[in-house]
Amino acid sequence: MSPHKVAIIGAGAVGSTIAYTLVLKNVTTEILLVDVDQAFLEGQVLDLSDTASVSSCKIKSASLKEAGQADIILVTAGAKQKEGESRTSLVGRNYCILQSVVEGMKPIRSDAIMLMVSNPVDTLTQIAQELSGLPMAQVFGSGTYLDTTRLRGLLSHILDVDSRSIHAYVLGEHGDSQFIPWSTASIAGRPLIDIQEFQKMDKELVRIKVAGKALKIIKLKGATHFGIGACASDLCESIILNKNQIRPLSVFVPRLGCYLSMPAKLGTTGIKEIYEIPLTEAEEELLQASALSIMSVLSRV
Ligand SMILES: NC(=O)C1=CN([C@@H]2O[C@H](COP(=O)(O)OP(=O)(O)OC[C@H]3O[C@@H](n4cnc5c(N)ncnc54)[C@H](O)[C@@H]3O)[C@@H](O)[C@H]2O)C=CC1
Ligand SMILES: CC(=O)C(=O)O
Repeated sequence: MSPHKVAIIGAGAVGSTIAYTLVLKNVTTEILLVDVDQAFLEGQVLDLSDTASVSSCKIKSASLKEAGQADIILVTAGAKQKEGESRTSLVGRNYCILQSVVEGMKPIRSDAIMLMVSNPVDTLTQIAQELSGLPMAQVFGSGTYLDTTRLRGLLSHILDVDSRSIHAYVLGEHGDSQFIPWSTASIAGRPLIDIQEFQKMDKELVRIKVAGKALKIIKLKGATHFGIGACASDLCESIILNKNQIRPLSVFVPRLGCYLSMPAKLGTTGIKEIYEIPLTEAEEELLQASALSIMSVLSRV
């Protein structure tokens, strides 16, 4: 394998789970972990280094400057939601953290790929792109990839089909204004709207369960981290192995003027193409409303 460095800023629940998943995948040669809490960081690095028996990936603590020279930079640093709190309420605190992280990494390698995870992810991705000066194709957020995984998992249970064989997306904001374009969902080329079990399904209940899953987990255990660990490490693998996978990611959509989730092709150079799904008029309205909601958060910072 050619040498590949992945830097993870923020070694908390999300950052360490992404690191652990990447170590087990064995797709990168080195992981650099960065955190403001040096003792905690040392503990996380020591603990993660005990995975050496199953992986040749080396794990080290690093400075922001070193992280700025990695092939892929993931940002997971920042405050997380408390029970009942929305992602957008984190924007002020996480904007300040992001600003210090990006400044600390400068000069950032001009071909680095920056993957944003901290919330509110759409707003912070736009800010990260502006602050870093990296091209838009190289800065994107995990967006509604996790929500889409949640949707497919729920549909798999209801329709009794493996979730990876269900083509359905959650689009828009990774937040309250996200929506499901049901008209585009399919299994083996058959639109879901033509399938009897789907017609009987309570679609509003599915939407509420998908959009509310993060807060349900936070209420029960304080944080979500396994799902995003799987999603973010899959995205790193797609970049490192130039897999050209299509994933719903927070990307800049010029006609909407902001970052939000759309299916996008991901490879070594970052976002290679955005695939705008053909939407019904009602779905297009939901997309526009989601863009407005993201832009109103952006205008608060
Ligand atoms: N996009 C998504 O799908 C998801 C996003 N998240 C978001 O990820 C973020 C992190 O969540 P957790 O890991 O659970 O929180 P956490 O509290 O466990 O970890 C955050 C870490 O960031 C570190 N940190 C704070 N300021 C820093 C700075 N200036 N430089 C470097 N490190 C710094 C803290 O010391 C801490 O270790 C939150 O914003 C959360 O909402 C969480 C799950 C899914
Ligand atoms: C916390 C968060 O954004 C999620 O689990 O979806």
